[in-house]
Amino acid sequence: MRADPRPLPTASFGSCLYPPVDTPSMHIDIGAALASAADPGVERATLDDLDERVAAAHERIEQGREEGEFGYASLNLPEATDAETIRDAVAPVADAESVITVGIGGSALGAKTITEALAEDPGSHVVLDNVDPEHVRRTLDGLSLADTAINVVSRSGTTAETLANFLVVREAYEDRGVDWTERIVVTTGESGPLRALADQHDLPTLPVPEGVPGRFSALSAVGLVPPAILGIDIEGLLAGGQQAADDLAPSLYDSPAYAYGAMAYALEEEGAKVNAFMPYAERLESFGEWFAQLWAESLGKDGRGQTPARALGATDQHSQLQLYRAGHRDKVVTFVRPRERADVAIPDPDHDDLSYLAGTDLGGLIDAEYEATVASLPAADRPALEVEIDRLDAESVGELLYAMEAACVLVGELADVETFTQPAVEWGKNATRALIRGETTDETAVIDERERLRIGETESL
Ligand SMILES: O=P(O)(O)OC[C@H]1O[C@](O)(CO)[C@@H](O)[C@@H]1O
Repeated sequence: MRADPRPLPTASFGSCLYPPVDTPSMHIDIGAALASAADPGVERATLDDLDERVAAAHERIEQGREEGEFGYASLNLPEATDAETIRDAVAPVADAESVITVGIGGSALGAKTITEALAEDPGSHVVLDNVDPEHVRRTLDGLSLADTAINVVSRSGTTAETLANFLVVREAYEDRGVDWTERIVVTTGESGPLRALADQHDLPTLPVPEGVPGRFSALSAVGLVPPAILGIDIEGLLAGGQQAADDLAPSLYDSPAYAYGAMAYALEEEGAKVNAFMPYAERLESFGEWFAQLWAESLGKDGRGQTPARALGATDQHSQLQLYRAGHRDKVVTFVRPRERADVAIPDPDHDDLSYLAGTDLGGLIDAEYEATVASLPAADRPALEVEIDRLDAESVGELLYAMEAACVLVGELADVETFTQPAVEWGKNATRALIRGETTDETAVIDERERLRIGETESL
């Protein structure tokens, strides 16, 4: 493994330009988002004032955790999740070479993030979290179903996409003569059609965690069944999450999660309405997708909330970076990277123009690109936040997931929004069901009006 490309900053927060907020394995650098470095930026005095509100928010969060309140209970998962119960439930399918997850949103993205980051073969976990017929058909055609475990997840047990995909997957197993009841684990709530189906066929089931919205449930059975089947260290994931939980403190200067959350909130207050999430690791691309749901569905309330833009380093240096450096002053870029990289040497080039690559390796190149791109934001007077973990291992991924969840909960407290509900998604669900059933509802009336306007039957508005 390569040595750490940059020695850890040792100065205390008060004395260095780039104030680090560190734990043994997670490092948040907020210096490039201070007003002295960027616009929008956060004045140090603003941050100090905000720290008093962080202390109050932390007290509220801790109270909610202690009382197991809906939503706040999410931050108890590292202790509440029993890894052995999950391992027992997956034992009948532990020999599977692949896992197909049928779920959507928080019922799929946690597991997808963890297996992409940590599975020996990330391709061993396929996720059906959309009802695109071509994609579903191609995915099933590409699998040896006899060697594939089915992981069906739905907190409500009623989500149309998940139930529809499950019925298609079940038929595919039947058509190929594979007993699907022997290859399945179901994670769902106490009621609903999925629970009824599991009971009818006496399927191995796991409960969804009480009081935890789907997007906060990665460190529970919802996110840990495919990792357990694929031999990933789920105990390490939970230990990492617990490390981040232990690092929550009444000051943003002492807690990486709260440092990130407080800065994201303060930057939104200063006009950064977009949070471009740019991990510098292919195995963290899905982490960006997971973060997007967490941030958007939790904080997009009451006319506010940062838009999570999904990016990937170094690739998006050749696309979106133009906008981040020279577009509207309405963004903060969140950089994420593992400090340790695999060793892949770059062979000596045989062209003088490429001599700069001689003697380096791909890890050195992506780290140089990371350092250059991070610095390029304040160089263009734009804010950047850095989240670094030591390496891509179970503990660090668990810590990263938990820290972003805690940061999100903190932002919700500071913004005074309903962090743990998502009422705005219901209109589309109701409209879809009514369209499929051929019913006339308020939603379908809107759809019909759009159709009439589209074909010119009525005066345009
Ligand atoms: O786990 P369920 O109930 O199928 O819901 C899946 C996803 O749909 C949502 O409820 C939004 O419709 C998300 O919050 C959730 O993660």
